[in-house]
Amino acid sequence: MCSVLGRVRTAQRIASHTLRLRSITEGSACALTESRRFYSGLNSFIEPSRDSRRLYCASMAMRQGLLFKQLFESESCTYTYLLADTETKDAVIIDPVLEKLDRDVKLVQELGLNLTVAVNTHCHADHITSTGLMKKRILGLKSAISKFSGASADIQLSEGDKIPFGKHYLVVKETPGHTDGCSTLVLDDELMAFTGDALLIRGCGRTDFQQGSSSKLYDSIHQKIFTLPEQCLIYPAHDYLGQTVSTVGEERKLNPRLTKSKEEFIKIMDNLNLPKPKKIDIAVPANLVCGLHGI
Ligand SMILES: N[C@@H](CCC(=O)N[C@@H](CSS)C(=O)NCC(=O)O)C(=O)O
Repeated sequence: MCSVLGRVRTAQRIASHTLRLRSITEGSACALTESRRFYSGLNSFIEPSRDSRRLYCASMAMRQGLLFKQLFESESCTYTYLLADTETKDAVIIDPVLEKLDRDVKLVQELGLNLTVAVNTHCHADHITSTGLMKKRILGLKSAISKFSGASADIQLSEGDKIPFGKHYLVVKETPGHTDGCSTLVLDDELMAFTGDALLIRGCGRTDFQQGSSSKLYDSIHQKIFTLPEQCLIYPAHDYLGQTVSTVGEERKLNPRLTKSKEEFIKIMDNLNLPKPKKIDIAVPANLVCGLHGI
């Protein structure tokens, strides 16, 4: 594996691993929460949550030096994730949405974070990414996306690449099927996975456009995501029902599409008959150039 920024602090990571493993596992009760309110995590909730389990999870992560925020954009039902090292303040953002650029930049500034990488899990078809404009607002920020996405970005990601932030890092797993350039980003200790549109909670990404292949998606999920530890938290790029988080164990047991044989899965995907995303004709060309096209 190679580090895309080349500055992972291995010794610190190993020292913190055991504690983090325990705390996030204990906190995995948060996987049961279901709420339309977005989760801002840690000690500040932009919309107050009554669910103390979620606060507990985030507090545990923070105690172990990981700041984690799950943010929501309600038009496209997209989750954006902000992760940071609480000591060094180095941070990464995953799948930021154009309409929420001000919110995300403000949050990064309020928290005093050094945001180094804005990564898209794939070339989205339903909304425009903010990475291009975010780079203009945050000095030194680099954009990243899979080299198979066909999109331009500062960092072209491949299987096994590491995206470091302080003593933490995300590992890139190529999970094609929804598109050819879909990545799942796995936290160094394999206790959080950001699955983009590959694996959704009790669902998965559609496979009927943008090089979609249900056969590839089935293999990606079974080989790259379902092989992660059972307690690994699953954070998707979208949810349309108000669900916020799941686990590998839950999805392996309960996902109505992925618990089927490959043949049955392909049939299900062939018969979804979903309407085309409303913004597909503007989103795809824009996202090929970090969202800057036509702005
Ligand atoms: N109605 C939305 C688009 C909804 C949609 O198609 N979602 C995609 C992910 S974004 S390309 C998907 O894969 N859905 C899978 C599913 O089973 O729902 C819009 O118009 O934007």
